[in-house]
Amino acid sequence: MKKKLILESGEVFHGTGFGAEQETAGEVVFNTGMTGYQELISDPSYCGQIVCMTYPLIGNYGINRDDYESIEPAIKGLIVKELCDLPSNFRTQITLDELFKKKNLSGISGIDTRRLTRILRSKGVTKGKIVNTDVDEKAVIEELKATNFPTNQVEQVSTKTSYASPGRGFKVVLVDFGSKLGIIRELSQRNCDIIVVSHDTTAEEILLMDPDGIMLSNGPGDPEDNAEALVMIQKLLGKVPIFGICLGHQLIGLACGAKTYKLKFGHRGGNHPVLDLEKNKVAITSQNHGYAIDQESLKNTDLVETHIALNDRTNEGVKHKIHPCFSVQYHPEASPGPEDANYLFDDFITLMEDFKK
Ligand SMILES: NC(=O)CC[C@H](N)C(=O)O
Repeated sequence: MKKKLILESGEVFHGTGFGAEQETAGEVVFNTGMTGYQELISDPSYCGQIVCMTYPLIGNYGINRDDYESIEPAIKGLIVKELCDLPSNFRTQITLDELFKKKNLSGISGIDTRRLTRILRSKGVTKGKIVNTDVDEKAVIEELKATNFPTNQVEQVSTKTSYASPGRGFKVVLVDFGSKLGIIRELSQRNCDIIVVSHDTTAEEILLMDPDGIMLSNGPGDPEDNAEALVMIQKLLGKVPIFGICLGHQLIGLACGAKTYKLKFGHRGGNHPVLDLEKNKVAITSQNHGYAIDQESLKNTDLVETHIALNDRTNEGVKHKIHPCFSVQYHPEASPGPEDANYLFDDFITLMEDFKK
């Protein structure tokens, strides 16, 4: 079915719809990954977003049983150049189109994703809507201009009830702000006894579980929309070792008095070089973030910068000067992408070991 993508900034792209037939609107961002579309689609951090894939052929290895990062996708839509509906992969169960139909997700193919990406890079990420070709474009542009992003995206994706992933090692409370399953996999591979709790769990409730460590997960939206979590973090600092990833990293920054800001078009892909300032080594990292910690504001806190992005020198990691607490903006669990930074999970285990001594 013929469809079109309309951007708040007025550009219109014509293409072919796939998946569900309904309209869909959201923040249009781009991801430069060549593979990993199944993990991307199911990463709760993309809640509310329509993702443009810069790699031109998407769907060519299908959808399999294992590579989901959450049970229910939170993505609002997908924009591709060429949709492959004849996947070739021994693990394939269904096609990307079949998944989108099953999950009631809308996509559009046949789009000049290079031109769209150049617009997003020059104008910044923008709201957009995938609609039928007969829809009035001016009305959609006005509607997009009047639309504000929801401020409860973490609440939409966080678990409503606690659940366990048992292990014989350190007890880790994972605060789920929209966690990727890859984080649970990495902690489980290190024998951690994991309890996953909702984003609004209090510090008192967490301390009652007597954890050896706290994992603050990735998640969608503006980090400043999570005031409750900052209070929880401030109360836990110094009492239990803390490791934060992506949104968790930004929340640690805010809890310690730093500021965050919105990047023009964000970092989303699997080839972002990050320099570990302490180890003086570069990791090629998996990234998906639209906000960052303001480096200038770190000067007024007890945090020190530990990692920077080599493409644009923005902050990619901090650690606390006094308390056992560190975090990174990128994704050491990969899923998808390179696993160069996987060592950070071992650093977390060491932090818990040292704290117990
Ligand atoms: N993957 C994440 O945790 C993203 C964090 C935050 N929502 C951002 O866009 O920067």
